[in-house]
Amino acid sequence: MIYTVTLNPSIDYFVKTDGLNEGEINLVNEQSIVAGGKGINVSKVLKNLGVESVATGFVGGFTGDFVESSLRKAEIGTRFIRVEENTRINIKLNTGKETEINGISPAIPASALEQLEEHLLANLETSDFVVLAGSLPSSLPYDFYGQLISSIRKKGAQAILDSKGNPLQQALAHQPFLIKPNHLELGDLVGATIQEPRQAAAYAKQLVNEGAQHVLVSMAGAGAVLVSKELAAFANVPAGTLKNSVGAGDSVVAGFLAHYTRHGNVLEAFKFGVTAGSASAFSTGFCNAKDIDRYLPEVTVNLIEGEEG
Ligand SMILES: Nc1ncnc2c1ncn2[C@@H]1O[C@H](COP(=O)(O)OP(=O)(O)OP(=O)(O)O)[C@@H](O)[C@H]1O
Ligand SMILES: O=P(O)(O)OC[C@@]1(O)O[C@H](CO)[C@@H](O)[C@@H]1O
Repeated sequence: MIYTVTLNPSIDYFVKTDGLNEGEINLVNEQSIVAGGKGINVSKVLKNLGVESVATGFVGGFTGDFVESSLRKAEIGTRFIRVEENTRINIKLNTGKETEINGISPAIPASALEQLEEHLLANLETSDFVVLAGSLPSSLPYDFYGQLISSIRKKGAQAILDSKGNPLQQALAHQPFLIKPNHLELGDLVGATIQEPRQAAAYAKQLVNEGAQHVLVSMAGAGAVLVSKELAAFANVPAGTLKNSVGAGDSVVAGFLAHYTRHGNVLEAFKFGVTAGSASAFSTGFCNAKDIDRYLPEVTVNLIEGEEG
């Protein structure tokens, strides 16, 4: 089974306006209100690709009710822990440029943390993958992802982490199966400005040396890099018009995992993941299998170092 853990979910309020005039009334042309958060998005894309998952994390208040019920409506398995304060609301404003205003996370009591760990670990099997994705609610210790990954690995299961900064740095030593920073997040971590794929590969190698099994660095329209102990590879992205980048990174993770759990080949999963990211970036919602099939022939993976196999 695949479990996705979203410690800090959201309602994403997508709005489209002709522009933004500060200090004035701005009218919305288009809007949509959806359950969000990185792990939840991974579950949604997995569902689109015919792969079952169980979404877990913390939800609270009327906003949390909405998140849980919309996942149920989408027939995605849920096992959320309830907290008292409201799940946050994140505004995704598209004026031609994309602007995000992310809300304040609810407080997470220690009892809820324990409950989450218990529920997650109780039924974990060695063939399971756990996707840990997104920010930590501000009341959680920064090493919480590291702690969770350590417990997941003790159960013999694999963890995938999409996070940044200290929580990511701290988690590396626990040997996550895959991490997916974008080039800016990788740059922050290693204290460098990353402009091109070979540079990204060199810095990603440092994270492999620190414990990550595979590092997938997405570079938006400039392609992506995958680095493991034995190899480094580059994938280009297909041509298309960017419609909405929110959740494109989550689609990369979902695409990678959907392919890897079916076929077990890291480089092919890399190619499929990057294509899924672009297919989502080129649509207003998330990609499905047909979208990916359409763009897959445009994506090529080339080794920068090492041998396939
Ligand atoms: N301009 C683009 N053209 C083609 N593909 C793109 C473009 N922008 C993003 N993508 C796709 O989306 C993936 C993720 O984008 P990015 O590197 O910005 O990661 P991210 O910052 O994690 O994404 P997100 O915007 O979801 O937070 C890329 O690997 C690529 O597949
Ligand atoms: O604040 P975080 O947890 O880092 O990111 C949250 C978020 O921006 O990420 C998703 C897109 O990747 C959105 O659904 C959600 O609003």
